[in-house]
Amino acid sequence: MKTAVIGYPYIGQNREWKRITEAFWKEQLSLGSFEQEMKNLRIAQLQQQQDLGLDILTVGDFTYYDRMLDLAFMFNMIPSRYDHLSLQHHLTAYFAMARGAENVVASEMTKWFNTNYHYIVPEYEGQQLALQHNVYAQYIQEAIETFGIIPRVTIIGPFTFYKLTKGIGQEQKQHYIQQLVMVYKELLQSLEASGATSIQLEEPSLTKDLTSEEIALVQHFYHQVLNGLTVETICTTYFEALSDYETLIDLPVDGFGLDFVHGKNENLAALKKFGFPKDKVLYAGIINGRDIWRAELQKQLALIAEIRSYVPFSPIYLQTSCSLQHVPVTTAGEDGIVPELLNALAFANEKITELQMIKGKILQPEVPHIQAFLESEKAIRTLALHESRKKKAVHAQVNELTPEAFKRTDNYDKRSKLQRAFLQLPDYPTTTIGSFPQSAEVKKNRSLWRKGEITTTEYEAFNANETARWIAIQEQLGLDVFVHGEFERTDMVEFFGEKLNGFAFTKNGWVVSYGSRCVKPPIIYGDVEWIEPMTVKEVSAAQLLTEKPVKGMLTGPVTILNWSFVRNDLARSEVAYQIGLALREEVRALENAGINIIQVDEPALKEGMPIRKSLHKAYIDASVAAFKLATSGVRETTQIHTHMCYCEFNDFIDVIEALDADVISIETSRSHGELIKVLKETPYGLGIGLGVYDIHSPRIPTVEEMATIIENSKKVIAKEQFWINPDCGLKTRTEQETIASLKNMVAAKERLKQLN
Ligand code: MET
Ligand SMILES: [Zn+2]
Repeated sequence: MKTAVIGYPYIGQNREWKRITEAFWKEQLSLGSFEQEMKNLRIAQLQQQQDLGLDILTVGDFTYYDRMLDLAFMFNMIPSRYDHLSLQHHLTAYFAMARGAENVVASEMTKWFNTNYHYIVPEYEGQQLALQHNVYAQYIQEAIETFGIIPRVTIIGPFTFYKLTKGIGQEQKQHYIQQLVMVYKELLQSLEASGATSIQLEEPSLTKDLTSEEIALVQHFYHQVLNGLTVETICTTYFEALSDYETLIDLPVDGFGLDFVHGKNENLAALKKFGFPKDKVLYAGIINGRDIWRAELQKQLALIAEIRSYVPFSPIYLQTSCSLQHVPVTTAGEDGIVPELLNALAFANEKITELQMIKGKILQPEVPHIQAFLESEKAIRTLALHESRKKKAVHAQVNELTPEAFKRTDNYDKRSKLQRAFLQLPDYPTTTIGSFPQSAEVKKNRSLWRKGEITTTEYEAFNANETARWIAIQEQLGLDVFVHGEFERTDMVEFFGEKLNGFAFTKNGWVVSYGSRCVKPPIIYGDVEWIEPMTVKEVSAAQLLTEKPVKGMLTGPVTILNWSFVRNDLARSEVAYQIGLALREEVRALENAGINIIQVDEPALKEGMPIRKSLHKAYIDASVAAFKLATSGVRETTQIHTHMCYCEFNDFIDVIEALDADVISIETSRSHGELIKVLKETPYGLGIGLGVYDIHSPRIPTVEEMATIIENSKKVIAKEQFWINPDCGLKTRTEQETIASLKNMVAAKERLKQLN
């Protein structure tokens, strides 16, 4: 029995990776020093894993930006818009693909399955693929030199790479597949030549619902690519159970990795029914790579015993359910957290220790490791019994929910008429999404306050002044519904988490979100409870300054849930209800303070969608219910808005409709044509605000382009439903860009009015 991780967090405990990368980008670090420091980091990370006792060391989990990009780049799958960079150092083109460069836009980035990590989407333009700049050979060499052992190499497998590539035309498909077979083969052969003895091919796409054509393609890839290799190969799946187990388990590999955390029941059922090939090693993912909680070791031992009973003949190795890049490095040093919680946490290093403990216990049951096992159990029990989880009132409220709590008293048709009369909104109202620029001054004010250099009164006075300034700007621009600007917030979830019961925050619990951007998700460990108004002061102060309605601005329950680490002793839906109930209090407080439009943002609703279609309904039902719980306790004249960014509308319109929000604002500036098509086929029944320009770019959109978008959209959206707004919050833009863009937006609307 051996232990392994699928991958280890490369960013480092103190985000060293980020510091090195950004210094290099800013040209504060020479290429030589950059490469040397990155090498030191790689070796330190392997050393750490070895010190923790891990049997198998894995390389290839490290990257300079993103592992999908690494492969695309190594396969020379470089879009032609970067051609002019080909004479420069190869890293210049690599980072241009990642981040864009002067006059060339970056590659598209999108969510890695149902995680918060974003990968770079490979683009196929019919390029001739060929292996270049193979980084893995160096990684293998380094490990051999430093540790005297040959590491396992992990790379993303051909089927997943293929599935995530964009731009493959029907006529190019066969050619692309052929080329991928060729470069993968070349890569694996070169790894073999560099001394590799074991290669893991990560295939999360094999956990999706697969068609028979796709299954045939998987088989084609594996038979072709692995043909003639002698190196050991492992096909590792994660995030869900392997689809079509009966067929795919026979792929010509030497080992198979299955997720016994997220796909546990289905994988177990498949093992039981079909057995496991005698000639393969089973890599059992038994330690959760996505959460931050200590594992219940006895339960995991029982799980392994069950797996063993279905797999009597093959070796079983233990590993994490997926890469540990989704969790922070270590709980060491987190002294700001209540001890009952801290003791129950396991980040990457602690998870590796758990693997070792489990293996130790299996190999030597008579040396029972009593102490460590007992300590672990005690820590879990102590948190389970902690007062933060025993808020009777919260549990009673959730248990006693009746269907009425989830719906508004009138339907949309009726209440929208009441709202129109009450709010006296014009046709095609204009608004923004919530935040205004977080200028250097806004940030400085916050940092002075955090350092204790200014008082809370001074801090708040500055923000209030900023709000007042922006209220005046909004008046001048002639917008119809105002916002206060969110100057008191840096993060949409942290802001609320800090004011609600049940949340904890780490000092160093960073995980990579994309490129060098890391996030520090809050931990929801106790019952979530509203304590006092969180947003009323700022929003009602803004409302006092204007006759126009000011929107209250909240982050929705599903987004708070999806952007946090969540306790595992309650169903997620129950935690979502707790958050929904807490927000319901806040909505009520805003309403009582005279705020008549309240926006509850749900940008993360779509990304939490489970991988398997069979699980979609339960997720959607619970998400919609939590949102409605938060928003349906209002008077009929109070207008509820919601907001989502980059949501592919196509297969999601029903879900959005089910939220029953009076108005949704949604990104359309980049996928505009598509939205029109969808709305033509499936008309949308409620209010909808079109994102008429892309806030992610510093470019000022012209009146003409926005007028065109509005004109086209008018064909599929009734004027009573039609709102006009940018596609997301404006916090990353400058004041000048913001004012110029909004001025044009209002002008585009005026033009439209004249035409009618
Ligand atoms: N209200 C938020 C803002 O304007 C919504 C952001 S969605 C990622 O910044
Ligand atoms: Zn947004």
